[in-house]
Amino acid sequence: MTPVWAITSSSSLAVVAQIFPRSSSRREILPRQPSDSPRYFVTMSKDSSLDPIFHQKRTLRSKVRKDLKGMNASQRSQEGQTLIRKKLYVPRVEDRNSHMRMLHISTIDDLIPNSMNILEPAPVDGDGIQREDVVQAGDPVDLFLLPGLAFDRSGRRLGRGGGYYDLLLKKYQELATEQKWKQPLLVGLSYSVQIMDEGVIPVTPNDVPVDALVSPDGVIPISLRAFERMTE
Ligand SMILES: Nc1nc2c(c(=O)[nH]1)N(C=O)[C@@H](CNc1ccc(C(=O)N[C@@H](CCC(=O)O)C(=O)O)cc1)CN2
Ligand SMILES: Nc1ncnc2c1ncn2[C@@H]1O[C@H](COP(=O)(O)OP(=O)(O)OP(=O)(O)O)[C@@H](O)[C@H]1O
Repeated sequence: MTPVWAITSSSSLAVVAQIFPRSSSRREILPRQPSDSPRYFVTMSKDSSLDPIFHQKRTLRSKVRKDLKGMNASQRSQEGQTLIRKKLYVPRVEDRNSHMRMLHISTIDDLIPNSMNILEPAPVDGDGIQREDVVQAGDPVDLFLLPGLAFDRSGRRLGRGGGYYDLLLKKYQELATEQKWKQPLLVGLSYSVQIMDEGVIPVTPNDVPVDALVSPDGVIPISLRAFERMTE
């Protein structure tokens, strides 16, 4: 399970969706969904004067469903972005040499399971167009949400040992410096048992520290930038 997001600026809302492999892990992690609960039906005395309204509703549903089906992928992408005013990039592992890209997606349906059943963006979209790589984006990324096996309150991060995130973040930070952009905020997502005491997580010069942690107990700002961003 590797939920990760990068969101570019041009955004006013931080809407993110956690992306899980299509496996039972989704069930283990997510709270009970409404569909898990027994359904209760409320019976009402039927007021036939409302029938025309229900009929109108049904007609409208059919029309909207048809219109939605008629939208092509680029129209959905364009309008979707306007709606949430976000650009969302999701990682795609390219090889076994720590090479991972983050590609733009418009909807969760742009993700397909890889050989390990991890959801990733296909390199091309539904219209056969190459997805935008985050390093080619014209706008700076505001925020990276990062997975990790463990973190500490000084920002140390223990990944899964692939070096994928460290390499990607290093490249992105270099790009931001070159472009004179504000550096993205790096935020680790962590359950409480994943937060270690100081001195427990070993680090190398390649390890990129996080600016803040989001845990069930709340947000833990670590760097000065994180404090500044939280009070902006
Ligand atoms: N989007 C996405 N995320 C993904 C994957 C993927 O395919 N797609 N991965 C798909 O794999 C992983 C990529 N990361 C990896 C991390 C570690 C190793 C690895 O071989 N680790 C060694 C060393 C561990 C250690 O030193 O403790 C190992 O497990 O033997 C491989 C891939 C996790 N995240
Ligand atoms: N910037 C980098 N350039 C080249 N190799 C790197 C870089 N960062 C990490 N690596 C290599 O990747 C391997 C795994 O490193 P490390 O154990 O720090 O990964 P990790 O932080 O657990 O993984 P990840 O970054 O995917 O979460 C090591 O061999 C390390 O040298």
